[in-house]
Amino acid sequence: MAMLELSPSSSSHAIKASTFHSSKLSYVPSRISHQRRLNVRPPPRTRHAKVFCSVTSKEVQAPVAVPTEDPKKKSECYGVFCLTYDLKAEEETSSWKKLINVSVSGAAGMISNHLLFKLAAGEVFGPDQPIALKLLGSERSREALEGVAMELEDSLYPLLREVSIGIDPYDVFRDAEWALLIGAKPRGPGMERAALLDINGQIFAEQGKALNAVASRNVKVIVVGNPCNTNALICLKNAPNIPAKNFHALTRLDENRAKCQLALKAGVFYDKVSNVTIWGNHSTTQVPDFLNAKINGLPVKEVIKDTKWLEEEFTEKVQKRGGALIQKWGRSSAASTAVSIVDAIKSLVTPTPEGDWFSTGVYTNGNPYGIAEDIVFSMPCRSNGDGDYELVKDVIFDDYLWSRIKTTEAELLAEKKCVAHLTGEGIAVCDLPGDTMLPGEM
Ligand SMILES: NC(=O)C1=CN([C@@H]2O[C@H](COP(=O)(O)OP(=O)(O)OC[C@H]3O[C@@H](n4cnc5c(N)ncnc54)[C@H](OP(=O)(O)O)[C@@H]3O)[C@@H](O)[C@H]2O)C=CC1
Ligand SMILES: O=C([O-])CC(=O)C(=O)O
Repeated sequence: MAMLELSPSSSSHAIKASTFHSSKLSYVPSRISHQRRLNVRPPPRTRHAKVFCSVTSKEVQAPVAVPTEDPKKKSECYGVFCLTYDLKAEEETSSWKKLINVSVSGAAGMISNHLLFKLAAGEVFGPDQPIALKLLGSERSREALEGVAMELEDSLYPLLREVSIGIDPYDVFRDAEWALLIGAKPRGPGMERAALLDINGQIFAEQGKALNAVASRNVKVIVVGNPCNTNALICLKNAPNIPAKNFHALTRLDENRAKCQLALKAGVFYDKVSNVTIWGNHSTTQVPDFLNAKINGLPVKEVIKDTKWLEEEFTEKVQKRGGALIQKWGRSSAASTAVSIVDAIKSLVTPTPEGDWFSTGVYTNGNPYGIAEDIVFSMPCRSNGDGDYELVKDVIFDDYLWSRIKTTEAELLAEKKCVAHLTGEGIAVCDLPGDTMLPGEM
């Protein structure tokens, strides 16, 4: 796989070409300095794009044959992203940060089709942050992944310095600083939730192992593929060398949906709604918290006095918003999910506004609320913008809120028992309390 590493610390702002492999050849590490795009020919746009590199003959040893495992499984740079650049020649890049590696699974799916272009445009990590996108697919999606990479090429994003595609997570997750785990099998008609937990759980167990083996030790992982809380739990249990705190299940879409409904009811624009927590599971048992939420800085209950609406209509609307959308649109939320992934990442890489917080599904060990330990549960968090977060302590509970939290907690504890075989905790026993639904199911 071709690796381009920006080295802003060096005086030349040159790019290093590190060891890389095509399916047959291996080049030793070499340094490129003060070159424009020289000696480069775009590789053919085939499944096994060959790697070309703008280095002089002095800097490259003769290619040596290296044994490869399964060349089909190797991720490879794609098209124009196999070229090398001289950043010194591009003055505007001189203040750029060091390149970061972002791995995305389910990269040929609907959500990714929105998300990848936001990442590449700098909407997520900022206009001075070059990125490498590493796209994970499967045999099913090989051709489609190439199509995605072609669209990324044609978009001419200056910050997008590298795109590689592959089907082996051990390859695609190498050195990942962010892993956005979107790919998962959708629940089909007549499929039991327990079966979905098992099928998708296997995917997340394997991906957890791969992250453990090859990702950055401080990788931040956002699990989107459903059932995302329990998938995130499986993933972190299979990655013991990565802090459990670094794993998130995406509940930001639910938070955004709740803000929209509160704004509509109060007749304000949604930027006036803050402090909204989604507690628990990304399922129809989730709890959108209107007790701690604020509108124009006032408690929601002082602005919306219709408690029945809050407890019944509002809560159910947020819980089932995904299903309502599927009925209209014929498929599950993709664009708004991508937006919420952007929001979730930005909440971790920018300081949280004073007094506010955001929701994310995180590991419960050490939580100050009394929620059961050892599950992934959506809770209110703040960040100082370094990628880490802390749980918010000053929240209040009443009987209504706490009883709802216990229901979603019970569901997650039951889901955990269903996947014991995937978390290293023995034999799975699956007895779910009712067959609760994903937000997208009716
Ligand atoms: N947490 C949240 O807020 C939300 C979560 N979701 C969830 O996100 C996930 C992705 O949604 P979306 O992008 O719309 O879905 P798509 O169906 O468009 O894409 C899903 C991708 O999952 C991959 N996949 C992995 N394993 C399987 C399998 N066994 N069978 C079929 N496909 C598989 C496929 O990629 P490949 O062929 O490359 O493996 C496919 O491209 C779903 O699980 C969905 O429920 C959706 C909305 C909100
Ligand atoms: O159920 C689904 O696949 C879609 C989903 O999570 C949502 O819309 O919140």
